[in-house]
Amino acid sequence: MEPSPPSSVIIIGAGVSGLSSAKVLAENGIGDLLILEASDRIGGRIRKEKFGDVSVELGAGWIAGVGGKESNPVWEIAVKLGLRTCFSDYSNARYNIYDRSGKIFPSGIAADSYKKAVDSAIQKLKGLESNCVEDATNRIDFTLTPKTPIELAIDFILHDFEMAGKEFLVADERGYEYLLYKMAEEFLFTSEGKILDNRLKLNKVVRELQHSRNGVTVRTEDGCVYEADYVILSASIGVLQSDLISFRPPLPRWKTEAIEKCDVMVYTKIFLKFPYKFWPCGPGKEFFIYAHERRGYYTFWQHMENAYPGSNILVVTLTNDESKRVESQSDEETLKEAMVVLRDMFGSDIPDATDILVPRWWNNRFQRCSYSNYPMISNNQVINDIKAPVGRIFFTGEHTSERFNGYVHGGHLAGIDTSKAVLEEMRKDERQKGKQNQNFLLEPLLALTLTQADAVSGLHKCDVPTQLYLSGKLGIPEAIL
Ligand SMILES: Cc1cc2nc3c(=O)[nH]c(=O)nc-3n(C[C@H](O)[C@H](O)[C@H](O)COP(=O)(O)OP(=O)(O)OC[C@H]3O[C@@H](n4cnc5c(N)ncnc54)[C@H](O)[C@@H]3O)c2cc1C
Repeated sequence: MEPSPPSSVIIIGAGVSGLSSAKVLAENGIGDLLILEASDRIGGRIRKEKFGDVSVELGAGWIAGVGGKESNPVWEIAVKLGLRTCFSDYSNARYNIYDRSGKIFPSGIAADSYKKAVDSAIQKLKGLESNCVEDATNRIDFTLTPKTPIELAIDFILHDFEMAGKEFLVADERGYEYLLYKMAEEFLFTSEGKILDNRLKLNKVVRELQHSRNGVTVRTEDGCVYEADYVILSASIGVLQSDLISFRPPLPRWKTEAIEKCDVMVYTKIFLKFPYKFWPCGPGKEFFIYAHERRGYYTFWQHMENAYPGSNILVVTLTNDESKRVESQSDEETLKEAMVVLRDMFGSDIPDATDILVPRWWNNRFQRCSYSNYPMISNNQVINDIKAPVGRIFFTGEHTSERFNGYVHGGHLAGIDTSKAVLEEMRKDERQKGKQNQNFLLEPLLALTLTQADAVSGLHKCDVPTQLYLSGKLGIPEAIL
């Protein structure tokens, strides 16, 4: 297949990090960029879908870390665009813990279990901080290890959920992804809400990156070949750990080792639609917990009445092994399991769900995870290595954000940082080329006025650095030297 004209930069992936990278490049005059996206849409892990009569967020749902010391740029964009959001108050969830017979645990027991889980987490952290496994093990007070269903449930909430600062749930029919369309609109040609710019190519699955000191050749699954001076790769850490993209020459060992060291988190929100609501609503009731002897078994629930009143939708969140298990079975089986759990909590006469939606992030070969999960106390070297460019290939995405990995704003900020680094490299290239061109311009002038032998001696007189001859950059035949 005919190669396309070369681009200055190819961005692989049109999620938040890829699009924010592309936007910064475009704002800095890089017009000949190209975005290659494997799926048939932009947004990546920000994705809405119609369920019942409303839009639900299969991927990122919350704008996190709002109201902290630093402002969250994604929150600022959301406010500017008038995205509808609801504050999520998780603080009461621990007082809505149901046992398998539908009784709510008394608040005293819940508070004790919560305190125990927090103490255990602090103890683990101290052990890790001391950076000594033996010491960490010696310090562990095994009476704090979660054992009972309520302890397991609280341990799950504390460890498998990242709740950072104030969180606002996006509850807007246009979806969280509306932010990305608006971002794209600022630098890509759009009409009637559709992106029509041929610098964005959808359904282009990148399978190979061949790189050298002069540039990168990108090959896609459909046999297309694209050339660029630089590549920004925004595929998730799960994709980097898979064999979807191969590198020629292969990535160095320090890079592949760092990629392998990063844990991936699978996080699955299962949506269930009911003919009417049978769960308590009102202040402090949005989140509720199911305590089961199997950790993480349909533990964390949310009703969507605050986001979409009258929608009659419940959401239950599963993670890691439970997510993978549910992804591999039919939705009917999952629905049956969820109904048993709900009947445990609310009695046998509740109605069956009329619809279910189970996203499959783990089995999506363009994701292979929900987000990166660095250990709480982690050596910055791993993240620095994951982020570091290899030749002309630059890495971006939420997993390259030192401070906000796992979050949409982490992806957004990472995209900006990466494109700034690429722009810096391009400037260096330009300066280098500028020097070469100056020397090149001298050549015809000299040819007109001097013989070649004179030219050499003349150049020596002009004091052109000798290494330029030696590298052949003046175009003077080596024989003369
Ligand atoms: C279920 C779930 C819940 C979440 N909840 C929240 C939340 O509440 N708040 C929050 O802030 N964050 C949340 N996150 C995390 C957030 O969604 C991500 O951090 C962020 O969207 C990642 O953006 P990104 O650009 O780094 O990656 P992505 O969005 O994954 O973008 C990468 C793009 O690259 C494409 N791609 C991959 N491989 C190739 C290839 N070979 N060729 C071409 N293209 C390729 C992919 O299709 C994708 O579009 C959640 C994520 C999930 C999945």
